[in-house]
Amino acid sequence: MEYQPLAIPDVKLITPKVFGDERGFFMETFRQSEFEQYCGDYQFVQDNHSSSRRGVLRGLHFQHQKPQGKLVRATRGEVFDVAVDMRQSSPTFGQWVGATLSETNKQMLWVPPGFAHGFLVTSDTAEFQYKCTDYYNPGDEYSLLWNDPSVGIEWPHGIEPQLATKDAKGTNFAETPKFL
Ligand SMILES: Cc1cn([C@H]2C[C@H](O)[C@@H](COP(=O)(O)OP(=O)(O)O[C@H]3O[C@@H](C)C(=O)[C@@H](O)[C@H]3O)O2)c(=O)[nH]c1=O
Repeated sequence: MEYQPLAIPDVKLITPKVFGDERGFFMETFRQSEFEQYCGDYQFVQDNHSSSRRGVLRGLHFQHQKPQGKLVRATRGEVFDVAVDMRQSSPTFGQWVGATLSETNKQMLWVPPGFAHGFLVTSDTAEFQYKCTDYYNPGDEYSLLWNDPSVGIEWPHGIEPQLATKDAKGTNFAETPKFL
């Protein structure tokens, strides 16, 4: 697997080695020793799987008391995946990075604790699977507004985002809790 730091270097784009043959393909999707070397010493405690139609935008979510690191990928279809740095002490505080993750490129994104995370589905449907470093705690969840101009995320054009009510009512960056 290749681990490529993005413009926010703590966020890594991970490209697996895919072994294709007449039966199909094989790839490793997680290897603890490598992950530790390139991303840090984290333990994953929860795996999630969601399915969404084209145009669905989930996010941008994070937990504040028990922040979750997330190792994410699209196992069907395609998404544009985004991480926003909410760590005040970070040189990239308030900045965002995005990557296209798809069934075809099989790439994964490592989003460390301290980031707001979300994705927009750009294919007819997308299945999204991810590992988390802490347990889901709904009382601790925040939603950063997807289109806050002060963050300025460049979402793919030509798709009208469909949001859950809680995400449509997300807070602007200035009003959203931050990490030290
Ligand atoms: C996230 C989550 C949800 N749920 C339940 C609560 C709710 O009834 C239902 C749907 O939850 P949500 O609307 O929060 O699902 P969703 O909008 O897909 O939430 C996810 O969005 C992406 C962008 C992330 O980064 C994730 O961490 C997570 O916040 O599933 C769990 O039981 N466990 C979980 O870990």
